Amino acid sequence: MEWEEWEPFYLRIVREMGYSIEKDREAAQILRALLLEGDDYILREELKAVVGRRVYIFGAGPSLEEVLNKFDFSDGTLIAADGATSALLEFGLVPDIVVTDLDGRIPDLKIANDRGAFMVIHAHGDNIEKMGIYVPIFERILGTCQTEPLDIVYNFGGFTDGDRAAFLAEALGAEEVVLVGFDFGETVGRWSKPGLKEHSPMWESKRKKFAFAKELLDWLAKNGKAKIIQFPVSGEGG
Ligand SMILES: Nc1ncnc2c1ncn2[C@@H]1O[C@H](COP(=O)(O)OP(=O)(O)OP(=O)(O)O)[C@@H](O)[C@H]1O
Ligand SMILES: Nc1nc2c(c(=O)[nH]1)N=C(CO)CN2
Ligand SMILES: [Mg+2]
Repeated sequence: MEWEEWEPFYLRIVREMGYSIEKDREAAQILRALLLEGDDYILREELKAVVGRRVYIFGAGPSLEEVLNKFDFSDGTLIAADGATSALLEFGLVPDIVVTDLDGRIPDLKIANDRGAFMVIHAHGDNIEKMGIYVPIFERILGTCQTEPLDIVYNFGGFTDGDRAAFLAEALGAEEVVLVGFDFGETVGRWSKPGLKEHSPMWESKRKKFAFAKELLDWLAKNGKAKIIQFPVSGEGG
């Protein structure tokens, strides 16, 4: 998704969610500075080499557990949306890429990174403090933002970690993007927030986030090159 396509979505998101564009911009600059300081950042070409023809993106919906129990995902690139990293690790899988705004369980994100996962860390106005603390502990980081892209801080489009991962996969050449654990129902999966002990009823800000995420994924299915597939496809997985 080009900036011109993303900007109208972003302006609606900012208005609806009450975010500050200035703070989002500041966050992008801060991430850039942290990446340069740490000297452990990567460029899109390096991540493109990791992305195969088929990509599985794992969201943190409640269905994830059953699906991870039943199916094998060894024929594609594995991308975990933030909290879903914890579920994958529980099932002995290490994602190839983690897409995060640093509100998943940090120790699990770190384990995934230590075991080889590339980190796609997103800068926004509400994670500036977390970036300062946690960006330095990770390796092999690609930076993203939701305002105008900077040289080493990319904007491929997308809002929540899950739909943003799908836009990343599309931009890096995936032909098939399979969404796993993207329930978007009335229940938020227990992996979604470090404080959640169990699957939890939807709260208002999350409902708004999910509405944008769904709209963006519909946009991608219509306008992107990659085929977007919801898993399990009907008939599979009961
Ligand atoms: N029912 C669901 N519960 C949780 N995540 C879901 C669900 N359905 C789809 N997802 C996708 O899985 C992703 C999991 O990411 P996660 O919940 O850890 O963080 P997030 O996008 O940063 O949201 P927040 O900022 O509210 O924490 C979401 O971004 C969303 O796109
Ligand atoms: N300013 C701001 N931007 C975001 C936020 C957030 O909480 N604040 N959460 C996101 C992931 O869901 C993506 N972008
Ligand atoms: Mg997150």
